[in-house]
Amino acid sequence: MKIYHIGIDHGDEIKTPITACIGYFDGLHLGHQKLVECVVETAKNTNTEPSLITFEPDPWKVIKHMEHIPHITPMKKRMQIGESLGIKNWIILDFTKSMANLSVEGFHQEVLGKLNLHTLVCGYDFHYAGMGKGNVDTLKSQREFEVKVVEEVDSEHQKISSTRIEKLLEDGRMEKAAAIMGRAYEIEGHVKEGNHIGRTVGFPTANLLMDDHYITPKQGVYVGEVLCKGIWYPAIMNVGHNPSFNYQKDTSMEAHLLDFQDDIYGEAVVFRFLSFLREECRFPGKDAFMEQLKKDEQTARTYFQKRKEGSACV
Ligand SMILES: Cc1cc2nc3c(=O)[nH]c(=O)nc-3n(C[C@H](O)[C@H](O)[C@H](O)COP(=O)(O)O)c2cc1C
Ligand SMILES: Nc1ncnc2c1ncn2[C@@H]1O[C@H](COP(=O)(O)OP(=O)(O)OP(=O)(O)O)[C@@H](O)[C@H]1O
Repeated sequence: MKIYHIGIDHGDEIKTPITACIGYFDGLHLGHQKLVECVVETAKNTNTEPSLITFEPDPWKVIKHMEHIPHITPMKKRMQIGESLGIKNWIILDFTKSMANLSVEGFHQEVLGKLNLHTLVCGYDFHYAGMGKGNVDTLKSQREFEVKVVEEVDSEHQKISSTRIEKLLEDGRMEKAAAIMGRAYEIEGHVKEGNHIGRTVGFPTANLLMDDHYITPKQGVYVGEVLCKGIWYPAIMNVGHNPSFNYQKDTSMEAHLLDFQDDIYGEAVVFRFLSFLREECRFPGKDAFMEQLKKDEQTARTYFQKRKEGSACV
């Protein structure tokens, strides 16, 4: 996949005509995937290159001066998913105040006009240009390129959106989030040193140092999987502050990998959150904590057994 950076007064040249969808695409969920499908099909029929146009930094950073905005999928991950869906050109618009304030005509000329667009694919509610004045109608009124509009993709009579998925993750509803994203929620990072308390109670844990700013799932304990050195291991994971005997001011994420003994400090890992098990609680001592973790482990084993058998999960 080729990556292009284009701004108002600079940018790579796109030599071959493209069919592209446009948006931020956090999560690249089933709604977004419908746009990508339309791009791939249209590109095939028009002999153009299937492309995706997005923005960096996150427009909220520029418009609302927000720092460290958490996302469902960082740009790198979005690119990998986009490529797997058939996108050949990933076009990053360098989003600045000037770009944010362009008039509709200005956005057509200064931005879209530079992209060698044959067809632009957008969702029914796409907005652009200063004050969000540009929409599907203003796009259709120009004559430089074709426009295709994708109708609302919903689930349970509600639009599938990045905002909805964020809320589901923050409520611990991982199965529902996965159903409308098209994949389970994952966070990438590296294993950092913890306080080595876990191993003293028979539950060594891999403490996650996130590689990026991700949406923090609801605090509590989860059944999940951890990717390490190319293998997915079943795991039980905790998101919280470890109030019992190892209090952490910032939210910590750690995983106990089942049937796994290796030292993995410093390793690149992916935490995959499958199902919320219970709230994080304060235990009176290590024995009570151990008892609960044994139960969590058993619940997780049952979950994976049922999954293997193809029956409903916990
Ligand atoms: C599956 C799992 C569940 C956990 N549940 C709790 C909990 O309910 N309450 C709590 O205070 N800490 C909980 N923890 C965090 C432990 O307190 C923490 O793993 C322990 O202090 C070891 O930390 P260390 O790896 O930094 O040494 C849990 C950890 C795991 C892996
Ligand atoms: N459920 C959906 N059905 C059809 N089009 C969608 C859907 N969700 C997003 N789109 C379209 O995908 C493009 C990218 O959308 P955007 O990145 O704003 O995602 P979003 O999920 O709507 O995000 P947010 O929740 O932040 O509004 C836009 O053209 C938008 O109209």
